[in-house]
Amino acid sequence: MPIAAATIDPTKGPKVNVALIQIQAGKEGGKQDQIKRMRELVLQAVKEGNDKNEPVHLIVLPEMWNGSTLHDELIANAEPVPEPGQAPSEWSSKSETVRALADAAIESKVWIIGGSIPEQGAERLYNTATVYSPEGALIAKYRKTHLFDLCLPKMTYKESDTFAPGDHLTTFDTPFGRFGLAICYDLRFAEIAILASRKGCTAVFYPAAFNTHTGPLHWELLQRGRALDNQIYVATCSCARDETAKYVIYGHSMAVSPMGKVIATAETEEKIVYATFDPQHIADTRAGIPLLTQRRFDLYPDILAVAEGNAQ
Ligand SMILES: NC(=O)CCC(=O)C(=O)O
Repeated sequence: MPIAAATIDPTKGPKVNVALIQIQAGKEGGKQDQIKRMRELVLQAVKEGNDKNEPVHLIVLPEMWNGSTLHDELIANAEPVPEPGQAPSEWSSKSETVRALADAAIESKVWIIGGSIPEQGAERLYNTATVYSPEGALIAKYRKTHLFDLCLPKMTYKESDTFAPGDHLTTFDTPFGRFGLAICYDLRFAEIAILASRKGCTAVFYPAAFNTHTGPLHWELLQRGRALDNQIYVATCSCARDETAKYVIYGHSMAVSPMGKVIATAETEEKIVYATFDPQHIADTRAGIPLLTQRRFDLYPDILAVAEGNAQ
């Protein structure tokens, strides 16, 4: 069945300046130091944007930035994550990272995608990303839906030993457009970006912590593919690399244009990456290469039915 046409138009509206904060995670000071450093980097991004006369509208943090990716530390760092719309006065006193992100949004007067943190759910833990308005309201929450269970000759990782998967996808609306939100390994599942683009998103953001085995071949390729196929912006925000860690994170936070061009990127060290999303560029890309209107939904059967052997 065709996906409903977008009600929000990503080819119109203001340009959006984003800052991707490639923070170093997993340091000895633990969660408290990470929260402190997060605030410093958020304020630095806002200041640098203002100094360049390109005020930052939206700041992004990486996956699991408030501690390390070690199983025991993920469990120790887990905290309750409130539901969007819940008043801050009702948030648990244990939700310290959530509260710090909301405070950082208020102090810096920008939108913040708070990367992901370990969420203590009612029965299980989740890998959960959150979004805050400049007023500190929790606008959206996304629990990673595809868990990173990889078994390669040189590396194995089983995220499902720690977390349960989420059960729905997330987009959120701002005064400067609609955006998709997913986490790291989710980037490998093209459907998320396809749906986000059909729902009128300007970009999909992926807080991430990719690994150094698959990163060199897949990281940039996946992002450019997602952007090019859907003629949207794609941005990833990774933690910085620590070569001494048990799980070495790839780094290379990146923003990619609707034409599939890398418009901004980092290397492996702690860094803030700046990029501007221009609705006119989405419009020009779609006018020149009319993928969205040429799509032949009449030829694409129900994928689930095919996978289950019930259609050709
Ligand atoms: N944290 C993750 O989901 C890592 C994904 C990854 O490294 C991959 O190769 O996929």
